[in-house]
Order: sequence, then C-alpha cells, then structure tokens
Amino acid sequence: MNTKYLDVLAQKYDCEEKVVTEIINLEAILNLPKGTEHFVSDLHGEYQAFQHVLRNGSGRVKEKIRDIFNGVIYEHEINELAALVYYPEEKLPLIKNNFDNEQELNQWYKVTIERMIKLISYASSKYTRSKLRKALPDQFDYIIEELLYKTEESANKEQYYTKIVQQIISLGQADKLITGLAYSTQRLVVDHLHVVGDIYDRGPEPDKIMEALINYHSVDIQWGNHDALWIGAFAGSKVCLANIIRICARYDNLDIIEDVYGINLRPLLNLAEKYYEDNPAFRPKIHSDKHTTDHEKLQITKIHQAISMIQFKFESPIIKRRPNFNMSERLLLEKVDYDKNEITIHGNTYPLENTCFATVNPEQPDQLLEEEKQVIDKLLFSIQHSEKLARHMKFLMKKGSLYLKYNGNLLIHGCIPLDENENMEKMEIEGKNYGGRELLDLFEHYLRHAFAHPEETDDLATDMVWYLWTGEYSSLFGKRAMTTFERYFIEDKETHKEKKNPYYHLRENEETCRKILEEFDLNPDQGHIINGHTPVKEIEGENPIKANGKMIVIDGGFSKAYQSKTGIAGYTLLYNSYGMQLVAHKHFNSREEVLSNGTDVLSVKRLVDKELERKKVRETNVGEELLQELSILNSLKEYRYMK
Ligand SMILES: O=P(O)(O)OC[C@H]1O[C@](O)(COP(=O)(O)O)[C@@H](O)[C@@H]1O
Ligand SMILES: [Mn+2]
Repeated sequence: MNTKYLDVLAQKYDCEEKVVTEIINLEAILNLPKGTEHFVSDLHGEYQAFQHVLRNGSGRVKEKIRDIFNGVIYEHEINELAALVYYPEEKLPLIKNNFDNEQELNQWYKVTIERMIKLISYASSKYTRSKLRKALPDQFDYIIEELLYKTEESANKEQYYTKIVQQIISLGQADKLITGLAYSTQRLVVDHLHVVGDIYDRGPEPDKIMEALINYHSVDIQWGNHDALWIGAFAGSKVCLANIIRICARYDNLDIIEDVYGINLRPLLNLAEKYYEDNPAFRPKIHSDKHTTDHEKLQITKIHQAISMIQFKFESPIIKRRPNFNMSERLLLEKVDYDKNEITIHGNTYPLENTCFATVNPEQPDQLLEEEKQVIDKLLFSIQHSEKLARHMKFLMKKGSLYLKYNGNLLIHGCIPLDENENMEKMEIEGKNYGGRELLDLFEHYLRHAFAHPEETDDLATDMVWYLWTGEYSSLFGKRAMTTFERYFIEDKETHKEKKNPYYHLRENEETCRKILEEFDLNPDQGHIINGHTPVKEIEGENPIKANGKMIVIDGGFSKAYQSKTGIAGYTLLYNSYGMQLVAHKHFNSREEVLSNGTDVLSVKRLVDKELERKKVRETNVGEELLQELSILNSLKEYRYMK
C-alpha cells in the first residue's frame, strides 16, 4: 500500500484508538443483517401511486406495525397509526378534529408518541446507532434518542420520559415530532430504492417523481427507454425531442413541457394551426381527471400531427447516415405513394388513413420546411436551457446506468438482446461487433458522451441515444421495430405488431437466465435478473416470476393507461435479509381513501426466494466496500502504530 496515502489517512485517524474504533465499528456493521432493498419500475409519471408505495414501503410499514401491535391494540388503531406514518401532515388534523377537549388530545399525543417510538426502535433494530441517528429528524434527534434509550424497568426513567413528552406537548411541538417520526419510520423501513426504468411518459407527473427521488435517502436508477428518450432530447437529439413532445401531446400532458419545464410551445402551436386540422388518429387520450376543453383538444390534435411529422422527417437522415442501424425498412415517408394515398411495406400495399402530409414534399419527403426547422431549433434551445429539466436530467445521469449489478442480481429495464439460439446478438459499431455486456457498456458510453456534448446534434453518440429508444439491438427497446407510423396511418392491425426480441420467450428458461448472469460475472446459483418494461398480464395468467425464480419481471403497470391490460396496479419487489418477496398492488384510488378509512391498497405477497441463512451486510455491495476500507485501516494500523 502506498505509504503517502496512509500518511494522509493518518491525519484523520491520528491515534491508534481512533483506528481501532473504526475497525471495530466496520466489523460490527459487516455482521448486521443486510438492509431492505425496494425495487420499482415503469412508474410512467404516476406520482400519486408511486409516492404511496414509497410511503408504505410496499406494505412493510404496516407489517412492522402489526408485528408490534397485533392483539395489543384495535385494528382501527393499527390502520390509524399506519395512515399517520404514511401521511402525517394530512392525517394529524383529521385525528385532532375528533377531540373536543385538550386533555383527551394530550392523552392521544402521549400514547401515539410512545407507539411511534416503539415502531422506530423496532424498525431500526438491525441498524447501527449512527445510521438511526441519520434517519431521525434533525431538530429532534437528541430528544428522540433519549426517548429511545429509556429503559422501561426503571421508574426514574419512566418519570423522566413522561416529563419529556409532556414538555413537547406543552411547548406545542407534538405535531412536528410526530411528523418527523413518521418520515423517519418510512426511511428506516426501506434502506435502498432501485428504480428499474421508465420514470417518464404517459402519466402526468414525472417531474414530481424526480423530485421525490432527488430527496430520497438512497436510490439508483436503471434507465428505461423513455428515460433515455428524455436524456436524448436534452443531449441534443432533435428526433428524441420530437418524440417526447409527441408522447406528451398523445397523452394530453403538454403541460409537463410547458408549465413544469417552462418550454414555450407557441411556435409549434402556430405551425400546427397553419397546416393541420382535426384528425381522429391524433386526438389526445384523455384521462378522466383532466378537464380539457374541446378547443384545447383540437389544439393538441394539431400539435400532435405537427410534431409527429417533424419526428418522421428527422428519422430519415439518421437512418441514411447510419447504415449499421439497419433501419432502411423504416424510411416510411419514402415508401408512400402520395397520389394513391397508400404505402408498400414488406411487399404489401396498404391504404393510408388519417394522413396529415401537408408539409411533405413527395419528391423529397424528409425535407423539413424552414418553419419546421426553426420550431425545432427553438424547442431545443429552450429544452437545453430549462433549469429544472437540467437538474432532473443530471440526476438521472448521476444515479442512473443502463444496467446494474447489485448484491448479486442483475437489474435491467429491457433485455439482453439474444438470437433464437440463445446467443448474445451482435451489433456492428464502427467496424467491430459487440454483444452482451460489451454492447451494453458501449451503449452507455455513447449515451454519456452525448450528454456531455449537448451542442452536438448529429454525431454518432447522439444518434445512438435514439437507437436505444427504437433500434433492433437496443437493450432498452427489445423489439425489432417501432410501428408508430403504422399505428397512426394504417388500419390493418397486423402492421402495428412489434416483434419482440427472442429474449422475451427465452427468459422463461432457467438455463438462459443463468447464462446471462454469467455473462455479467454474477453467480447464477444466487443471482436473479430483475426486469421492467413489459407489462405482466396477470389477467391472462402470466406469472411475473419466471425461470424457476431466476427472472423477476416487475412491470405490472403503474401506468394507468396499461392497467386494463395487466389487471393490477404494479409490482414491487422487496429484498431483505430473509429473502425476496414480490408484491402485487391493487389499484391505488386516492390518498383521500387511505386517509379517511386507513385501509391500504391491498397487496398480495409472493415469496420469490428464501435465504437459507439470514444475509449480512458482509455479503452485499456495501459490505464489499466496507471490507476494502477495513483492509486499508488494518494497513494503517500496522504501518503507523505497530512499529
Ligand atoms: O401505448 P402507446 O402510447 O401507443 O405506445 C406504444 C409504444 O410504446 C412502446 O411500447 C414503448 O414503451 P414502453 O417502454 O412503455 O413499452 C413501443 O414499443 C410502442 O410503439
Ligand atoms: Mn419501457
């Protein structure tokens, strides 16, 4: 070990006792049970449902409450306490309304604070004191620690405890303390959160999800295809930019672009008003809780057409300058017979409907009008100068990656592209063939390069981000081609089908999954692949746990738009020291419902895997880092203090 480095370290550990204390501390942590990991995916802008799952820890909060209080307090009190932990600010006034004198209220405060302290003590039992301290609300950490370490047997202590609580109440601090305790409990119940992709698109509040993640104590993100699309737009890809606006228009979510991220849509609207009319294929999908007027709907329909046509035009030059993307079949504007209003794809000719080709020059269909170019340039400028979007995208980059190896598992949104014979599919990039892990690493390299060079709009890295959205060997897309054009303009549904990568049926086989885990240097006996991206259709009997438990698919559809297909409202996965449990969530109606009757969204749990022995921190990613630190500290001890 480099002695210079040890000398620097010795400044922090300037006596033997300090080194020894830290060594003992790390050893102790290594022997604690591993913290609980929480996996979610395909949030698709559904902030309300997501934040509920975060607050209740996919049912963990209720479970802990039951562990302590089942048979001790009434069921309605259990529900009330749970609702208080999830939504303290909203629940407190509701409860307080029930009391008509101060004495009763104070008694309730006393009992509740005591119960919450018990809950925190239980929820933190597998953590060190230092970790617990970090989870406590700053302004009350001293007081809570005092309350936590009171010993029930001692009468003196009991008095002391009662006095503290009385003081808190009489000083008007009880609500704040209860709120702080509630958030600490939420935090202790889940140690680390994994978001396995697709935060953006379709739903109304992706920005709020981003804010929640930014404020979350410990999180990582595996990018989904929709997240990559947003990153691409911010990184200078005009075709990605057109896509995100198209999807927002389609789902009646343009306010995300306009109000949340502050992008002026006026130039696009002007263009849309000039060239487009009403068109049934482009009317927004309206959610029931939105009050969009007919006039607004018409405007959105026009914008939707304008931006879709811009998108199709931008696709052509990329396809032409990147022959290795192998997408010439997707040069659809060139396959249209503009006189006959039909298109020939794969040798079949189809009539076109709901077309909106007013800005298309049949001689050169991918040519953008000057106005279209100006609109997209202005949009790109505003997107890249939105402070809020910059903050969100930087966070996606900082915490995100294309895949993650974590505690022996492989987390990936989409797939590992495979051929029918289970071989890693290879893609040629700059004269070399890449497959499997190597291909994914290269994709990630390009995405990061594109992000670091937002001024480049047509280079390979930027085009590659779009490829990740829609290319046949993209690990995020996992399908052969995206049939957006066909779905707007061709009636025959056969043309709408998007053929999935063989991965999606091969992943049912245990052997395939083991092979993939090995490709990523993971132990196939212990590891699992955790996937999002493809909604599991419980309704049709599909099982999210595949390949003898090696493969877990957790996209159950937080996305409201997909819930009729899946039949549930999303899966989440919990992985604690005892094993893995999959939770299927029923529809989340509203926080009001949870608040008023305290009943939770009922969740069904399924055991995926049970650890034979309780898993310790030593066997985790964090443990690996701690072991390294430990070895450095041991070197320091020998070098400085054993001479
Ligand atoms: O349901 P929509 O809005 O038509 O979107 C369909 C498109 O979304 C995709 O499924 C990609 O989105 P997901 O990652 O959510 O599956 C495309 O394959 C498909 O073309
Ligand atoms: Mn996806």
